[in-house]
Amino acid sequence: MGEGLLSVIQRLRGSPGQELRIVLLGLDNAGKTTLLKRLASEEVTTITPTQGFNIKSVHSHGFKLNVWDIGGQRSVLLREPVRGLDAEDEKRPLL
Ligand SMILES: Nc1nc2c(ncn2[C@@H]2O[C@H](COP(=O)(O)OP(=O)(O)OP(=O)(O)O)[C@@H](O)[C@H]2O)c(=O)[nH]1
Ligand SMILES: [Mg+2]
Repeated sequence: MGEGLLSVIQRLRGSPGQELRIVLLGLDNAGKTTLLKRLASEEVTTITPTQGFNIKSVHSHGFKLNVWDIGGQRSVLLREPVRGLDAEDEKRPLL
Protein backbone atom coordinates (compact mmCIF):
# COMPACT_ATOMS: atom_id res chain seq x y z
CA MET A 1 0.00 0.00 0.00
CA GLY A 2 2.77 2.42 0.98
CA GLU A 3 4.92 1.56 -2.03
CA GLY A 4 1.95 2.13 -4.33
CA LEU A 5 1.35 5.59 -2.91
CA LEU A 6 5.03 6.49 -3.10
CA SER A 7 5.27 5.38 -6.73
CA VAL A 8 2.31 7.62 -7.59
CA ILE A 9 3.96 10.55 -5.79
CA GLN A 10 7.29 9.87 -7.53
CA ARG A 11 5.60 10.06 -10.94
CA LEU A 12 4.13 13.49 -10.22
CA ARG A 13 6.02 16.37 -11.79
CA GLY A 14 5.82 19.01 -9.12
CA SER A 15 8.03 21.89 -8.15
CA PRO A 16 10.34 21.32 -5.17
CA GLY A 17 8.52 21.76 -1.88
CA GLN A 18 5.08 21.67 -3.53
CA GLU A 19 2.22 20.76 -1.23
CA LEU A 20 -0.07 17.81 -1.93
CA ARG A 21 -3.29 17.07 -0.10
CA ILE A 22 -3.98 13.35 0.30
CA VAL A 23 -7.08 11.79 1.85
CA LEU A 24 -6.75 8.15 2.95
CA LEU A 25 -10.11 6.40 2.69
CA GLY A 26 -10.75 2.71 3.18
CA LEU A 27 -12.45 0.08 5.30
CA ASP A 28 -11.46 -0.42 8.92
CA ASN A 29 -8.19 -2.35 9.34
CA ALA A 30 -7.09 -1.58 5.77
CA GLY A 31 -3.81 -0.10 7.04
CA LYS A 32 -4.38 3.63 6.47
CA THR A 33 -2.92 4.80 9.77
CA THR A 34 0.00 2.37 9.43
CA LEU A 35 0.76 3.84 6.01
CA LEU A 36 0.63 7.39 7.36
CA LYS A 37 2.92 6.52 10.28
CA ARG A 38 5.39 4.80 7.94
CA LEU A 39 5.45 7.87 5.72
CA ALA A 40 6.22 9.92 8.84
CA SER A 41 8.88 7.39 9.97
CA GLU A 42 6.95 6.78 13.20
CA GLU A 43 6.68 3.62 15.27
CA VAL A 44 3.91 1.31 13.96
CA THR A 45 3.69 -1.27 16.74
CA THR A 46 0.93 0.40 18.78
CA ILE A 47 -1.77 1.47 16.36
CA THR A 48 -5.40 1.54 17.46
CA PRO A 49 -8.50 2.06 15.29
CA THR A 50 -8.83 5.71 14.32
CA GLN A 51 -11.67 7.55 16.01
CA GLY A 52 -12.54 10.50 13.80
CA PHE A 53 -9.48 11.39 11.75
CA ASN A 54 -5.77 12.29 11.90
CA ILE A 55 -4.12 15.05 9.89
CA LYS A 56 -0.38 15.00 9.49
CA SER A 57 2.14 16.92 7.38
CA VAL A 58 4.98 14.79 6.06
CA HIS A 59 7.94 15.72 3.85
CA SER A 60 8.57 12.99 1.27
CA HIS A 61 10.24 12.86 -2.15
CA GLY A 62 10.52 16.65 -2.29
CA PHE A 63 6.84 17.21 -1.58
CA LYS A 64 5.05 18.43 1.50
CA LEU A 65 2.23 15.92 1.95
CA ASN A 66 -0.77 17.02 3.99
CA VAL A 67 -2.42 13.69 4.71
CA TRP A 68 -5.91 13.14 6.09
CA ASP A 69 -6.42 9.68 7.60
CA ILE A 70 -10.15 9.00 8.04
CA GLY A 71 -11.24 6.27 10.46
CA GLY A 72 -12.88 3.41 8.54
CA GLN A 73 -15.05 1.91 11.29
CA ARG A 74 -18.74 2.09 10.51
CA SER A 75 -19.40 4.05 13.69
CA VAL A 76 -16.80 6.65 12.60
CA LEU A 77 -18.04 6.87 9.02
CA LEU A 78 -21.58 7.48 10.21
CA ARG A 79 -20.26 10.65 11.89
CA GLU A 80 -18.15 11.81 8.94
CA PRO A 81 -19.37 13.24 5.60
CA VAL A 82 -17.96 10.31 3.59
CA ARG A 83 -19.91 8.07 1.24
CA GLY A 84 -18.61 5.12 -0.76
CA LEU A 85 -18.39 1.42 -1.47
CA ASP A 86 -15.72 -1.21 -1.01
CA ALA A 87 -14.52 -1.54 -4.61
CA GLU A 88 -13.66 -5.22 -4.11
CA ASP A 89 -16.89 -6.26 -2.43
CA GLU A 90 -20.06 -4.68 -3.71
CA LYS A 91 -22.06 -6.54 -1.04
CA ARG A 92 -20.25 -4.62 1.69
CA PRO A 93 -21.23 -0.98 1.44
CA LEU A 94 -19.53 1.41 3.81
CA LEU A 95 -22.88 3.02 4.55
N1 LIG B 1 0.35 -7.82 7.72
C1 LIG B 1 0.12 -6.52 7.60
N2 LIG B 1 -0.58 -5.93 8.56
C2 LIG B 1 -0.81 -4.62 8.41
C3 LIG B 1 -0.37 -3.88 7.30
N3 LIG B 1 -0.77 -2.60 7.44
C4 LIG B 1 -1.44 -2.55 8.60
N4 LIG B 1 -1.46 -3.76 9.20
C5 LIG B 1 -2.09 -4.10 10.46
O1 LIG B 1 -3.49 -3.99 10.29
C6 LIG B 1 -4.10 -3.49 11.47
C7 LIG B 1 -4.93 -2.27 11.15
O2 LIG B 1 -4.07 -1.23 10.70
P1 LIG B 1 -4.51 0.30 10.79
O3 LIG B 1 -3.40 1.09 10.19
O4 LIG B 1 -4.96 0.66 12.15
O5 LIG B 1 -5.78 0.31 9.81
P2 LIG B 1 -6.75 1.52 9.50
O6 LIG B 1 -7.10 1.41 8.06
O7 LIG B 1 -6.14 2.80 9.95
O8 LIG B 1 -8.03 1.18 10.39
P3 LIG B 1 -9.14 2.21 10.95
O9 LIG B 1 -8.44 3.29 11.70
O10 LIG B 1 -10.03 1.40 11.82
O11 LIG B 1 -9.87 2.75 9.75
C8 LIG B 1 -2.95 -3.19 12.46
O12 LIG B 1 -2.86 -4.26 13.37
C9 LIG B 1 -1.73 -3.13 11.57
O13 LIG B 1 -0.56 -3.52 12.28
C10 LIG B 1 0.38 -4.56 6.28
O14 LIG B 1 0.80 -4.00 5.27
N5 LIG B 1 0.58 -5.88 6.50
MG1 LIG C 1 -6.70 4.23 11.34
